[in-house]
Amino acid sequence: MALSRPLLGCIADDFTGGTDLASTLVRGGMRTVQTIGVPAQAELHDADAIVIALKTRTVEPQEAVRESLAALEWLRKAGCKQFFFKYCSTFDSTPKGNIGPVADALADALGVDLAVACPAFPENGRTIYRSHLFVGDVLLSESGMRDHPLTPMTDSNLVRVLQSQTRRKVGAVKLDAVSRGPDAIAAAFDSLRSEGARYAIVDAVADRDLISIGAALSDHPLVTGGSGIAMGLPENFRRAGKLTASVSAASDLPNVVGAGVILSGSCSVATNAQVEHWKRSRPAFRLDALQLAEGDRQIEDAVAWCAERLSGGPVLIYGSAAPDVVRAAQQKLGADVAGALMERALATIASELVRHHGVRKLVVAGGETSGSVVKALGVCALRIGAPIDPGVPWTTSSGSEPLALALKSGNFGTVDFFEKALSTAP
Ligand SMILES: Nc1ncnc2c1ncn2[C@@H]1O[C@H](COP(=O)(O)OP(=O)(O)OP(=O)(O)O)[C@@H](O)[C@H]1O
Ligand SMILES: O=C(O)[C@@H](O)C(=O)CO
Repeated sequence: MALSRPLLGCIADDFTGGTDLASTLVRGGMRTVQTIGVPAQAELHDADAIVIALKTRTVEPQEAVRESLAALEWLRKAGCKQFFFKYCSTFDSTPKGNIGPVADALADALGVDLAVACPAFPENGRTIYRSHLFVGDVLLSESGMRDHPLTPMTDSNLVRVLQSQTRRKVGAVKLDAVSRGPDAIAAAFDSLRSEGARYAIVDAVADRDLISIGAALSDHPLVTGGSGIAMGLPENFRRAGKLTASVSAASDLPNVVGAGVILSGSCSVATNAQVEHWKRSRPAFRLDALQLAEGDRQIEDAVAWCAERLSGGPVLIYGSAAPDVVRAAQQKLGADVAGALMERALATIASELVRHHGVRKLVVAGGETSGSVVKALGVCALRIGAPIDPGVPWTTSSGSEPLALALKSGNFGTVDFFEKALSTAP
């Protein structure tokens, strides 16, 4: 039987962002496969959407563009007709990019005149009003994101942030138009086009706004944003008679047997609270960036420590730390080196535990961290299951002996996320 062609081709700039988007699409009834990097083979088993997860959020802009264009090329060959560039709901980027440069390259390759840029995700507290991004009750620049180890966000005005990363004109669609529904939104896109704008930062404060924006995007070849803006897309395909799978069939996962660990490299406010919550009653091992700079001793100690305890239940290994601790390590080592040391340590520990100590279920906190861990485990593709919390589903790796993986975006999840994840593992 011939494979059905995928409808939506997505490129995510990090791995947790990929699973977040894939989870939204699965909830909308699209059978979704997430691949780790550009797949080696030309086709994948039946899927309505394919999410190619890259690790391009903080690499040099030219490298991010090169990898994103390679992913686009693969998705086009696979038959996708609409494309999605997924970045963080907190617009994580540096003054060099990579949101602007990657979006520019994708828009050029697809001949797109206007693309939306909308990271809103109200279910997780990210709302946009008058182009300003809020995280919960505060502006982005006043949230924990101002202290992010790699992409500190100090400006909440997304028109200004995106404009600093692109030569294309950035305009705005205000909530006034969004709340009037899809036709008013489409009309607002037309007026932006006539003013020469090539990007539209679109306000959204509730799911109903995202559904309306989604409906107005049915003929947009390129959509850019967080996973929230994908909420309205499955319905466009369904209305066109192209989507048939039931929502439940889209999220079935195989059973996985084995020990569980949590690896946390995120230093976000939410993850730090989740780590503290876990430590109150369960075993945890802290990694220190300064000690990791001295050699691999701490990695060996962590593996031995886990091996002794895994038969008693899941354990946590974490680099997650408060902003002052992270700053001290960064001042001594440089932010890139400190981050890379921690990522390498967590990735090495993960692969040792899987290879030699029976670990099959891994909860990983942090996008960059997840990228490093999943690459070290040699995972090529993920099936997406039901959400543990909004934006974080359980997944299983492809192949005959799947691993269960929950890749948690730094800021997502309730305070008891780690416990909840392991008690609902497939
Ligand atoms: N103690 C530490 N000192 C310095 N850097 C650290 C420390 N602990 C973790 N890091 C680094 O901080 C970075 C955190 O980024 P990561 O993307 O993993 O988390 P996040 O940004 O909170 O998650 P997300 O991208 O999903 O929002 C990683 O590069 C990690 O290695
Ligand atoms: O959009 C988000 O916040 C997440 O999916 C993410 O990208 C975190 O890395």
